[in-house]
Amino acid sequence: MNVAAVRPAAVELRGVTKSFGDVEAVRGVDLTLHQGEVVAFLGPNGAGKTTTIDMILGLSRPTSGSAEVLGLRPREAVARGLVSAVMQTGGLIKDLTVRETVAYTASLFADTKPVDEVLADAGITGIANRKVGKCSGGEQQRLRFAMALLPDPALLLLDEPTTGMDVEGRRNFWNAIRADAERGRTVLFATHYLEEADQYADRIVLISRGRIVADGSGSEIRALASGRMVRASVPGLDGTIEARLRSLGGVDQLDVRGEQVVVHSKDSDAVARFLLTETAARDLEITSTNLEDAFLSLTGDK
Ligand SMILES: Nc1ncnc2c1ncn2[C@@H]1O[C@H](COP(=O)(O)OP(=O)(O)OP(=O)(O)O)[C@@H](O)[C@H]1O
Repeated sequence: MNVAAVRPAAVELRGVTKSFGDVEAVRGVDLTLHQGEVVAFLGPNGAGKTTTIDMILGLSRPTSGSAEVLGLRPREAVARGLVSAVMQTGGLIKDLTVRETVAYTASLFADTKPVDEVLADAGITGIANRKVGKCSGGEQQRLRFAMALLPDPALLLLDEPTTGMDVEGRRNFWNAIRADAERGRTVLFATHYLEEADQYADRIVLISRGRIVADGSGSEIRALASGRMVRASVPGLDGTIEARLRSLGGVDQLDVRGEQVVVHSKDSDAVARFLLTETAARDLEITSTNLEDAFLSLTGDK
């Protein structure tokens, strides 16, 4: 039996849009997250990540379309302690210790996991007696993570949780999140960083200008934008040469400026062979696309 078929999706967005006046922040997002997935919501500034996460958290409502969390309306899922969030900033009292902060938060809920257990799960038992004001940015984020674990949520949302952390802070933070997710929690995190998404998520949902432009594993996303750029000067470049370049197998993008041509192709050899043998091309250069290029070409910023 297919287990996914009988359990409600952790998140189900159907045709979701969200406008603020004439700004269309989210433009028709369909997204299903299955229980137990660790998913990165990757996109440049202003892509619509926070707006979407706010709707999953029930903090705002879609202008059109529907959002469900574990088969419930988002607010109901949050009220039942099924969802919690680690936000980027806000709300910590510097003079309390780490343990006092978690214990205080726990006292606000009717029923929570034991304080020591969430401290251990967030990897901050060793700093439990440290004042919050003395904790690094990374330690403070792990503290927020511990607080979010108190209701033992099925779904954890993180909005750019590692902004401003150094490399080691990031690594410790993600190790704690990954170790916890191994036990079956669904995690959705927003990030600007392709490397972070690639390293820590099972699945990457790439959003740009309010639309999902790619969805898959890190290697699938890279493959979508894989290939090489071939640049050359082509004296006598005309419509016929352009049309022949476009018709070569593997060519997915062609930019022409005067005599300069830049071709993006999965088969750069075929492009180079054609240019060098059938046109007057010179100064030919072949470069490979890296992760950053892949991201930029998929989000349309390049
Ligand atoms: N309350 C609001 N009123 C007006 N416009 C808004 C509001 N909230 C978001 N927007 C706009 O909606 C678009 C998407 O913003 P959003 O914060 O969701 O993007 P993001 O992907 O989270 O970006 P970032 O990575 O910079 O946080 C942006 O153009 C933003 O300016």
